[in-house]
Amino acid sequence: ALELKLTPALVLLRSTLDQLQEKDTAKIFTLPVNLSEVPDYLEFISQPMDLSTMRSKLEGHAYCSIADLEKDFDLMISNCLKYNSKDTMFHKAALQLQEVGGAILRHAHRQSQSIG
Ligand SMILES: CCOC(=O)c1ccc2c(c1)NC(=O)[C@@H](C)N2
Repeated sequence: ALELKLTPALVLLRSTLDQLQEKDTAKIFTLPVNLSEVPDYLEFISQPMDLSTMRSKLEGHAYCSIADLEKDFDLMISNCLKYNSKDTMFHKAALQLQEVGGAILRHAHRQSQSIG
């Protein structure tokens, strides 16, 4: 039935997001960038993204596929690479998460193809 088919997809999306969150060991992607701490952030970044926002979107059924989740993950990473210069911890952490996150997403995408 449809509800049975939907559930594994949500389970896979949640476990993928959990795996991505686990790799954010510095916890710099956990919450939206604090605009009072970083007042010029929106002058450079038009669409902020973070893991808590992705979690809310996931539970709100905003993601229909791993590809949808990957789009927001890529946005979150590219925002960080754009705003923070190369010599910062933030920029370096984003490059690292981009690499390990890419492998997590590739594996999740393969799994989703076996759900059908
Ligand atoms: C309490 C001060 O926090 C920050 O300045 C800060 C905290 C977290 C951040 C960030 C800045 N910048 C970023 O690009 C994303 C990835 N994370």
